Amino acid sequence: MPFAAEPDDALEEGENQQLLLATKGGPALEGLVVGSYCHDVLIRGGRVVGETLGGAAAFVSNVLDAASPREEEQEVAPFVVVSKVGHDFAYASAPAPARRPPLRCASPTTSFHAQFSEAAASAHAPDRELRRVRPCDPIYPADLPDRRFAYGLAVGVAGEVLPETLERMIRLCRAVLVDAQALIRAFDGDGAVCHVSLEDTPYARLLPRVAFLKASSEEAPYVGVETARRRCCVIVTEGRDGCRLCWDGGEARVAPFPAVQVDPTGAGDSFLAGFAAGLLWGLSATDAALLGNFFGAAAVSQVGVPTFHPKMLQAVKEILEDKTTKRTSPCINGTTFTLERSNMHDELHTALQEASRLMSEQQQADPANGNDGDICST
Ligand SMILES: Nc1ncnc2c1ncn2[C@@H]1O[C@H](COP(=O)(O)OP(=O)(O)O)[C@@H](O)[C@H]1O
Ligand SMILES: O=P([O-])([O-])O[C@@H]1[C@@H](O)[C@H](O)[C@@H](O)[C@H](O)[C@@H]1O
Repeated sequence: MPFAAEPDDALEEGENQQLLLATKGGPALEGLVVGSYCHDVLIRGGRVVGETLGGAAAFVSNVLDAASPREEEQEVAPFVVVSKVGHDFAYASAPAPARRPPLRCASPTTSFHAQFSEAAASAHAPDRELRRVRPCDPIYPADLPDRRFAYGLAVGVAGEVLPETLERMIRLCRAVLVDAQALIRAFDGDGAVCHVSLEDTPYARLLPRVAFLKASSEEAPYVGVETARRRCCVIVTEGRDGCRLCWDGGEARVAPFPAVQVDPTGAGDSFLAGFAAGLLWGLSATDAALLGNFFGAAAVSQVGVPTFHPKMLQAVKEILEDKTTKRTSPCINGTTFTLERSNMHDELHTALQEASRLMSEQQQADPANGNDGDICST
């Protein structure tokens, strides 16, 4: 069972039964995603080349809906999104916000300008410069539903997940996964995204109560991986090179999936959601990171929030149904997870590679999803 009650927040026996995580055939359990939808404007060579729905919550919802285990009769995956937008929000009818509508507030929707470089990006170098041109209101603890959740994802993009909001999530959720971009982003006078050291933020003291912290290789130096891995499991994503997991006493590298990158936006978000879905299926963290890499690769293959072909999703579901088994787990931060790769890790990678081939075929058959919209190359 991957998730168990936190020792400082123990539940009554009956409640514990209800909160046991669904692996195969178990009761579906609810997740809590906290972070705002936003407007993304993609710019290349001084020209606007795309305007899309953004915000980690949009990419995360898309992948959780596609890949979480759920009962046949459930139309959507069991999770709620707490997000804030203004009355100018342009994507209320897009699938993610339509399914899980954001809270409305008086300030405008968060908006980012992503400036893509003319030079080809290397695997680890930043391929875009982000500027927050408008911030929406923060998400306060009182905005969160007052009930227990099996898991939580803290996925702010513009500083909207306040330290007290993350603390409330930790109290409500049996395991919390955090994207470092929610914690260490700062914005200069012009709105340009820069980073502060995690250790210097009020979030640092919460790390021992977080299960997984995901950072991109650009963010990793600000997270301080060697310190953070003693408090929780840290996952560093490395673009087309895949990712590595570091925990107290071990580490693992997880191979990527091939992709033709047309827009890097949302790769990290989609990774984190794929990883969370993998844990929900009962995979070890290192095996779940394969599902993270799979959905990260899927995200870069399309502009904006990607559409997944039903055949590809069916193939992924069959693979997961075939490969997942319940196993006993070691304890991390009072929440139990298996971290190491299992002996079917390579088989799972090979099987998912087959599914990723289906994804490339889909793109070739539907050029609207493919290189026609490429904003990465001239
Ligand atoms: N060009 C690519 N080819 C294949 N997979 C990719 C590519 N870019 C990103 N990914 C996948 O998405 C994950 C997150 O991407 P990364 O660029 O590291 O994060 P971020 O979007 O936060 O900068 C990577 O770990 C990898 O699995
Ligand atoms: O690309 P990624 O790092 O996974 O996540 C992105 C954020 O960094 C960005 O601020 C936001 O505007 C995008 O919509 C997306 O959420």
